[in-house]
Amino acid sequence: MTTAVIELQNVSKRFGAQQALSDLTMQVQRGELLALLGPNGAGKTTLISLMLGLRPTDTGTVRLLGGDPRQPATRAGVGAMLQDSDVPGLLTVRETVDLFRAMYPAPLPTAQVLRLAGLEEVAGKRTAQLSGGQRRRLVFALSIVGDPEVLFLDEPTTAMDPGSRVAFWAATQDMQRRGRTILLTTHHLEEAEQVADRVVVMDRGRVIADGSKDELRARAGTARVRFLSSALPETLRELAGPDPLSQDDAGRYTVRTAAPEQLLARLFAAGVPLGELEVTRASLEDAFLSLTGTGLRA
Ligand SMILES: Nc1ncnc2c1ncn2[C@@H]1O[C@H](COP(=O)(O)OP(=O)(O)OP(=O)(O)O)[C@@H](O)[C@H]1O
Repeated sequence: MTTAVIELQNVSKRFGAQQALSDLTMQVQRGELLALLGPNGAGKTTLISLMLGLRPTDTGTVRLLGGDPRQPATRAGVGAMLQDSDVPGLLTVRETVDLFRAMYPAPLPTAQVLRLAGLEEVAGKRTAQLSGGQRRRLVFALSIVGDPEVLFLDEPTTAMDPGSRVAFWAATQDMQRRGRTILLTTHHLEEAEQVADRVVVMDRGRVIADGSKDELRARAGTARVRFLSSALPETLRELAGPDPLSQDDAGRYTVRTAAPEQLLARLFAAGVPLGELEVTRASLEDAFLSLTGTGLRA
């Protein structure tokens, strides 16, 4: 049986004239790793702040671990790595971790936290001397130190180099394997694609898609066929049938299609000259673009 660890019922939030969230209802089940995606201003950070009880809702209810997110008893089971989280500079990494451990009833061992966050080599350094990426890893360490039931990660890998990202996602998946629930936002769709079980796409304060990665990809067509061709655009359009055909500035054609084999068979049968042929599975980015009509990094 699944259990909801986060439940939102008809939640709305407005900042002045700006409707940040509109009548949002959703649940997150225990053990899920859910990626929350959406263009800038979609309402992701506002949603997380309501889930954490950092702001009140205007209307609607939020329940976290079955309770009120503002209650201390609920907060003990929650870890969060927010966009603007930072640490004081005077203590060493290890001292900072130990300080935070003291606040939780059943913290993870210091050595495990340092290892999971990839901070063993800098454990003796003052935090003011850390690089931007190392500081982000320390913020992650502090978010998991209490061994939380639910972990919120708001754009966690910002400022991390590629090696740190890989290690970071391995640590996150380690948490999930131990039954923890993780909700993350990221602007790196390929990361969401690698780690998330479920993807929720938001736009203008609403949920516009919610499902597994495969379900979302299916909404973008299942494949992208790219090629160069000297054939007339009209001929290509006819052969593509109902599937959308576009051409980029370099003259390369792209067809998004659920049936790439049939498309290629038609192109070959028609004797159309093809160059630099490439067939790729639709990505989460394709799904995102077709859902929101905008790029995440726009
Ligand atoms: N404290 C605030 N005061 C006024 N408006 C706000 C405040 N916080 C958020 N907003 C507005 O609410 C909307 C949602 O913002 P939010 O930060 O939740 O989006 P987001 O999806 O997290 O965006 P990003 O990807 O840029 O982090 C935006 O229009 C934003 O301008």
